[in-house]
Amino acid sequence: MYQVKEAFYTLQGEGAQAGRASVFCRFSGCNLWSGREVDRPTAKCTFCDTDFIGTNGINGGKFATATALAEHIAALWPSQNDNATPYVVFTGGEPLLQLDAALIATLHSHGFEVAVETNGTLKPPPGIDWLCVSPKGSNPLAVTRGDELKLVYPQTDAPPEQFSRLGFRHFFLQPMDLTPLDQAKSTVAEATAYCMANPQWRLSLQMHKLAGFD
Ligand SMILES: C[S@@+](CC[C@H](N)C(=O)[O-])C[C@H]1O[C@@H](n2cnc3c(N)ncnc32)[C@H](O)[C@@H]1O
Ligand SMILES: Nc1nc2[nH]cc(C(=O)O)c2c(=O)[nH]1
Ligand code: SF4
Ligand SMILES: [Mg+2]
Repeated sequence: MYQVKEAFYTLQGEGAQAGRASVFCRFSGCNLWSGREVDRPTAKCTFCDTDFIGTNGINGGKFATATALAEHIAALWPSQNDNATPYVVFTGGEPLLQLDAALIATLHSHGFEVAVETNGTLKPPPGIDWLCVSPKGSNPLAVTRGDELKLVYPQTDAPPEQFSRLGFRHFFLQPMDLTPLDQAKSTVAEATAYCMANPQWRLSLQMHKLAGFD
């Protein structure tokens, strides 16, 4: 049984695939936070910008089989009138609590490329085409290689230097959006300064928030 908070068609807003048409499938639940505001201060991840509780979002629900969820996702891709490869991004919450090899294989059989946004604390199933790891504080990484490492910045207990030698093809700093924390501070300026001083790192702005497309 897969529990999905919401699923929608949009553009990837972050990282090296920013601007690419994508079906987002947001799984319910996370291993680093309950998702309840009362638990935020004591959570293992305290700055989350996402509601991932329950299955009540747009196109959310419970899916008994990989086939049922894959068909639900495939129906959100626009009817094929160009040469683009269909693309699904599994996120959450923490998608590696639920994503398995069977669901990935079924999406491949529907012609999809499969991307994942993970906090990196859980081992991924085989078959993922694009793996984005976003470390959270001092929570130990179970994944030290992949396509992109996208670090929310700044985090006092997760400085970029700690990750710069890992086996990723792309390294991004994403300014921490402080809206969920009711704070105002220019994390964009801080991330920009770090990328200029350390050119291995590129800036990832959350395009969907700037452009307002989800
Ligand atoms: C909501 S998380 C879900 C996937 C997974 N649990 C993770 O943390 O990577 C999706 C992406 O949003 C990023 N993110 C979460 N809260 C953020 C914030 N306040 N500012 C900027 N990025 C944030 C995460 O680091 C991750 O790259
Ligand atoms: N457009 C858009 N791009 C995204 N990239 C990563 C997101 C996420 O929440 O995982 C996200 C999201 O929520 N929306
Ligand atoms: S690990 Fe990801 S989903 Fe979980 S609380 Fe942190 S940012 Fe949110
Ligand atoms: Mg998001």
